Amino acid sequence: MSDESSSTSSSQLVEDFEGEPDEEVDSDGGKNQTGQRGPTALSGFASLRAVIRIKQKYQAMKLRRQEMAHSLAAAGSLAGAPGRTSPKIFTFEVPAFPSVPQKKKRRRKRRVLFPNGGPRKTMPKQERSRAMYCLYLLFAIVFVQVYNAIENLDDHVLRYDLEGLEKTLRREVFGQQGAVEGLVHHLKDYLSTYVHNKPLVVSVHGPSGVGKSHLGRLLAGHFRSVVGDTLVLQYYVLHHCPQEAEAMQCARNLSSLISEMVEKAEEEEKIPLFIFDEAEHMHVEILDVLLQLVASKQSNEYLNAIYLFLSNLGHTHITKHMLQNSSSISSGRHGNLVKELTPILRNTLEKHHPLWTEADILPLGLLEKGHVMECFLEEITREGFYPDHSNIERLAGEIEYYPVVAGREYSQSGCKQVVAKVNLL
Ligand SMILES: Nc1ncnc2c1ncn2[C@@H]1O[C@H](COP(=O)(O)OP(=O)(O)OP(=O)(O)O)[C@@H](O)[C@H]1O
Repeated sequence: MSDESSSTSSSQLVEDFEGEPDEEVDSDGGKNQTGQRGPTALSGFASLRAVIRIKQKYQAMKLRRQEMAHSLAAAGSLAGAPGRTSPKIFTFEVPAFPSVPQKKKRRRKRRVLFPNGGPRKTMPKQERSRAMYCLYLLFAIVFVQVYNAIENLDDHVLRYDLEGLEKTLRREVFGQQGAVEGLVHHLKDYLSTYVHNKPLVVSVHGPSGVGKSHLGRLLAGHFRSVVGDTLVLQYYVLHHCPQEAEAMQCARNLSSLISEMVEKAEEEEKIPLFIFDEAEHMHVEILDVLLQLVASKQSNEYLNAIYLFLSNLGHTHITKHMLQNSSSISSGRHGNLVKELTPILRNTLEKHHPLWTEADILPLGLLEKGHVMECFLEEITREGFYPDHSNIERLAGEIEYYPVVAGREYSQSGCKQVVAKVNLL
């Protein structure tokens, strides 16, 4: 409400009052009281009364206005719109909004009130459930078990010293890096767990003189040093069973020998290794027995074993493929060689005998002239000759090679003749 309006209303009241004193005096019964009392005293008393009456009237008006403002505000809030009085006739006055008193928010006291008479005024202790302790214990047990299992598996892999084996193979086998990596990968994969649902069966294929027997000998030597002589078998069919007529007996003997070895290995908690060289010469009876042993799921000891087959089966496919694709083949692309050759070789091998359905196939590629020179250097040094480079080159030149394709000269017999040539020196 403006001050102006309040002052107007009070001046109006004073005007109203100025007309009243005579009536008041009359009502008191004095006809001409001005004549009886002194004019000064009378006017002083009248003005006092007037002031009181003005004040009373003003208070009453003020009260009425406040009540009106409350009722308007209530009506506005009920209607969902702010209470607003708009003048019926247009004026330039800004409509006055009744001020609605706002409730003050009470702040919550942060202090905690404790009951009187307690021993100490402390926060009540939070009770921990026993289930939580059990859960923590369970976590600890699981952690220890997992840690132990990892340690044990590491021990298992360490026991077979696969890193040492990989180093030896990389150093001693020339030009077959991809195949070496593949073999070590299979071994690591197999030996990194105790529970097996089948034995590891790897079949290495390649043309003559590329290092199949060499690889087998290195692997046998490594396993002999790790699991002992009695748990490694190197089977050369042309030596152990030269007569086809004796194939049945050979197969029975081989079966009982393998059974004995796997049982012994099971007792010693070791994995035995069986290497079958010249597998292309193996009689069907022997292959049948081996298939039974490899596919056997009867008992655990037969599942914990490694079988390595070395043969030149499918060598024509490998040679053809390498000569045709020599431009795209590099030492780092053995993965491609395996991918491209595996389906072709598997097809040929499965026709030969179903034993190969159980095997992982690993092809060895042709050796280049540089690899043959490495073979000469190795052999000459072993025999105690001076490793003369020109001599080595001359000797490597005496070997037969396939026609050069994409700058590559592949040996027709690998390093097969190296030993014989060095022996002639
Ligand atoms: N990749 C190679 N790395 C090192 N030496 C090799 C390699 N290939 C062959 N040799 C050497 O050549 C000799 C003959 O090789 P190996 O007997 O391994 O050939 P192979 O592949 O088994 O051939 P085959 O099928 O005719 O028996 C070995 O004594 C070895 O010293």
